[in-house]
Amino acid sequence: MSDTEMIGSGNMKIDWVLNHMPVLNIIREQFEKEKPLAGHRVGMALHVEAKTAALVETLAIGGAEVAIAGCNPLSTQDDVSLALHQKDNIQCFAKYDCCTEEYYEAIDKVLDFEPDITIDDGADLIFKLHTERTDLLPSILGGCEETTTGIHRLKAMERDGALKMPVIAVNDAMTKFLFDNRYGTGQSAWDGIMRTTNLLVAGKNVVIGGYGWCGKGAAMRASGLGANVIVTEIDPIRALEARMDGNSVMPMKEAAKIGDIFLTTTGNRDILKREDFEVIKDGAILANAGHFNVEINLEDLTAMASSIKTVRNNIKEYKLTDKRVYVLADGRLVNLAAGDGHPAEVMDMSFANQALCVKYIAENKLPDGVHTVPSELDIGVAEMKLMSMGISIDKLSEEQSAYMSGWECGT
Ligand SMILES: NC(=O)c1ccc[n+]([C@@H]2O[C@H](COP(=O)([O-])OP(=O)(O)OC[C@H]3O[C@@H](n4cnc5c(N)ncnc54)[C@H](O)[C@@H]3O)[C@@H](O)[C@H]2O)c1
Ligand SMILES: N[C@@H](CCSC[C@H]1O[C@@H](n2cnc3c(=O)[nH]cnc32)[C@H](O)[C@@H]1O)C(=O)O
Repeated sequence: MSDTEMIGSGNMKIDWVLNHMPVLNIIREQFEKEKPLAGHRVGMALHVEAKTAALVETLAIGGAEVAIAGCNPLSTQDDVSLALHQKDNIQCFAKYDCCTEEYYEAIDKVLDFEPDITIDDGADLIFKLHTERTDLLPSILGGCEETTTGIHRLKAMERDGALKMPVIAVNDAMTKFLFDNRYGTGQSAWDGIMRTTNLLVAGKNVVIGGYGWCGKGAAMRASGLGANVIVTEIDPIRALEARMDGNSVMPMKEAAKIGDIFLTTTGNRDILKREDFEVIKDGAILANAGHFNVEINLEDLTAMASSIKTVRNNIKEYKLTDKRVYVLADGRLVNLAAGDGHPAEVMDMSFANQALCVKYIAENKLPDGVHTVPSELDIGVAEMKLMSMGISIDKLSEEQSAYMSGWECGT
């Protein structure tokens, strides 16, 4: 494709999702009128695809200058990246299939742009700011973090007294994790697995590693597709929940013997490792929807393999002594590296929170540390979403309000 065709293709993708992101559109209209980000420079590291482009445009419409890098070496869509880079007040440095060096070069370019507000997905920008680029910290007003793992990293920095800027934990907004992590991952991880393998899910033993918000969504949709779902957990409460939702629960070393498709969603490392590969069935398919590329231990698998070859786009075959094991998208997020990411209607809420939190940082001086999304913003996003869906709900009457806040009434 020529550059002109790439830009055309990227812009078509952006227009399509924008038509399905009503809450972000309401915010765009407000930003257009009020220009709340005038004079601000927003530096971002997110998955560069169409819904993210819609967020970037919203921030630019709000008056900001924006520079963006990717947050995963395999999730950038180059046509969208190029289309974004052509737009006023936007620079995009993301590239698909970049090596680690190129990945961090792009992050550095975003920091060279000297942002005063950051948006991260996994905290790579903030990590760099606190290690090699500390000279930039004094001019940072604050940042936003998109995902669970990023928040774990930031809270660990806060515990160690290392976090030197305020960050809003956007992931922890209810209008984010209850929908994005659960319904978004539930749908898009299976979309990625199915379009990549072109295989049937019905009748298979599907093993879901972790029963957090992503795991619940992934298990729910696997069950709907007709799979026999097995969950592995380390948390007794979540294991119980998984069982009572109708799944089997067992340790991975047992699940490894019977699973046909494995999907990790823990945010932890080594969920599938040597001892599991030793007992895993011939033909097993391994995918990750958690984070980075450490949930499936590829070093173990590589060491055990007599050959490794690509057998279809985004599928690598590892030949072990007595079997073949298939890894999707190099163990990186299967929904983004082998698919188009979450549905637009879900990212609508996640990115509405991002846009509103960037505005909040621009308008409020926050102390260093990890902050929750102000509940009025979170509830506001839910109200706008319901309105856009044509759904109205009941209101408490005065009597109900008084009853709910009183203690005098008994049996
Ligand atoms: N693919 C995507 O688009 C997408 C979307 C949202 C979040 N994420 C990422 O997915 C990961 C999970 O996010 P979440 O919001 O579901 O987190 P969560 O904290 O709600 O759930 C993680 C679960 O994994 C379990 N777990 C941890 N170590 C385990 C182990 N060794 N074996 C089995 N279970 C284990 C935890 O007990 C927990 O229940 C994070 O890395 C997050 O950043 C990815
Ligand atoms: N950057 C790390 C961390 C996990 S990304 C997980 C985040 O991706 C976000 N996400 C999922 N789908 C999309 C999408 O289509 N566009 C942009 N972000 C997305 C989602 O909000 C979630 O919190 C990595 O790549 O491994």
